Parts: sequence; C-alpha cells; structure tokens
Amino acid sequence: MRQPSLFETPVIPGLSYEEEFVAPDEEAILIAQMNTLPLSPFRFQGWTGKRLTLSLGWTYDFENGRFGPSDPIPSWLAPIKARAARFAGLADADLVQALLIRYDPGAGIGWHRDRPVFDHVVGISLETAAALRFRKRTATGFDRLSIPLAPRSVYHLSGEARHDWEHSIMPQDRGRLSITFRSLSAKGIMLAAAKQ
Ligand SMILES: O=C(O)CCC(=O)C(=O)O
Ligand SMILES: [Fe+2]
Repeated sequence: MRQPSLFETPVIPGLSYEEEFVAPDEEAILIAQMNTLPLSPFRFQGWTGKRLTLSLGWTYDFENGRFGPSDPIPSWLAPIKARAARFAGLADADLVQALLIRYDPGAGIGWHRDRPVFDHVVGISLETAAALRFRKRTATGFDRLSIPLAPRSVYHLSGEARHDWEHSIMPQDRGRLSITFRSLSAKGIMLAAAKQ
C-alpha cells in the first residue's frame, strides 16, 4: 500500500516525508550493495562515532574541515538517486553527494545542522524504523518535534527545516542504514569549482 505523504501541510516548512518509497526487493539489494562497501567510523575532532559512513561524490571531512571530491557515486545508486531528486523537485544532476551510513545498535547522530557546503538533503531509511527529531531555539528553550522514519521511506530537508532547525536520531537497539543525497549550496559550488 502506498502511504500518502504524512502531512499535507508540512509540520515544518521545507520538510516532506513519504513512506513506501523503496520497494522491499529493492531495499534488499541496496542493503546488500552497502554491505560490500568499506564504511568507516565517523570521526570528529579526535572522537570516533559509533556510526559507520562513506561519502561518495563529494566529501566534507569533519576531522579537518576539508571539502573535496570523493569516489564517484556508484551506478547501483543511480535509479534511487534519480527518484530521490524527483521526490525533492530537483534535477538528478543536483544531487552530487551520497552519504551512506550504518548505525549499529547503540549508534545515533547528535544534534546538528548539515554543513553549509551542502543545500538540499534527501534521506532514505533502510532496515529498521527510527525517529528523526528536530529542535529550534526559542527565547525560552526549544521548539521540538519528531517524525517517524519508516524503513523504505524518504524525507527531504530544505528551507527552514534544513537551515533553521537542528536534527538528530537517538541511538537504537537495532541497526539502521541510511542513504542521504545532497546538493551543493552556493558556497559548496564555489568551493567545488576551485577543486575541479
Ligand atoms: O541517517 C539519517 O537519515 C540522517 C543523517 C544525517 O542527519 C546526516 O548525515 O547529516
Ligand atoms: Fe544531518
């Protein structure tokens, strides 16, 4: 069954979400392909995270702040990338980065906004459900909300959801995989042009 979009009017401007974006047999293939790649522990200022990542197309190194080209996005990701672009109202060619993440049990991702070299974020969830939490500072604390990320769902962050809110995922008991595609911001495009 194809679920309608979770919300007709987005809970936060710039946030959209849809279930059943990936078919079960396609999910199995994506998981098998991801398992063949050398994902490595995320590193940040000498601290090693529990989640394993691989950046393709372009990479932002959190260890040294360097942004540059990476191995190309493999052809097995091409069909899902094209559909992710369509879901987000973007051209396929705009999505120049693919970040593959494996969250093993106990791994999550802390509060952050994605790096300013990137613009749109389109994320696909595989294997198990999680909650994507959002918060935005107010005069007295935080506005907060959370959306479910079903396995095989897609979300798109742009505008306010992308720029004004932080997001995070709590550590879970069961593993989850995600594939996020990103476009470059004006700043990213400028930096990329200098590196090509
Ligand atoms: O796993 C996800 O869907 C979110 C990943 C994320 O927020 C990030 O890599 O910036
Ligand atoms: Fe993020």
